[in-house]
Amino acid sequence: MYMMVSKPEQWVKPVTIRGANQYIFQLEATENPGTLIKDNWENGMKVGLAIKPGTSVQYLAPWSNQLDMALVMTVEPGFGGHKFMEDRMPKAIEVTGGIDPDAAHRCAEAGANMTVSCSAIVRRQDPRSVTNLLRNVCSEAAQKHSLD
Ligand SMILES: O=C(CO)[C@H](O)[C@H](O)COP(=O)(O)O
Repeated sequence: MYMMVSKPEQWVKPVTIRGANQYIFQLEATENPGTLIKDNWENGMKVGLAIKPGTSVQYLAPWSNQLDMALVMTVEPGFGGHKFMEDRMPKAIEVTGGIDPDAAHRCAEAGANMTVSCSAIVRRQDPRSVTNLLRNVCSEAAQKHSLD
């Protein structure tokens, strides 16, 4: 689960009960990331920290040895469907925001190893085929990246 919400503390239990096995929350949305990371561990979840486009990756450093994932937003927070911000690419690890198959390909080639897509899937007539396409372009780019 990528929780682009305020007060991420209040959703750990509800999503655990519903079967989530990972919890990614916004660093900017909590005053106490360490407590929230621990809370997720205690609920058996993998933990990810997400940052807005303008937040330096240095802010992830204090938590890096406690994280399973780090996510860089490639849109400003808000609603889905915004344009992918290519200039965030140098930060790419895990990305979200405007990730269609073309953006996914570019992110994977830049070294991202996980992507989160919403609009590219739910706004299509055939979500299954675009999901498969996203999987294929990511795995091809990741394979190429690992051979370089
Ligand atoms: O959290 C968000 C914006 O705050 C987006 O909903 C999330 O990044 C998915 O974006 P998209 O619809 O572009 O795939």
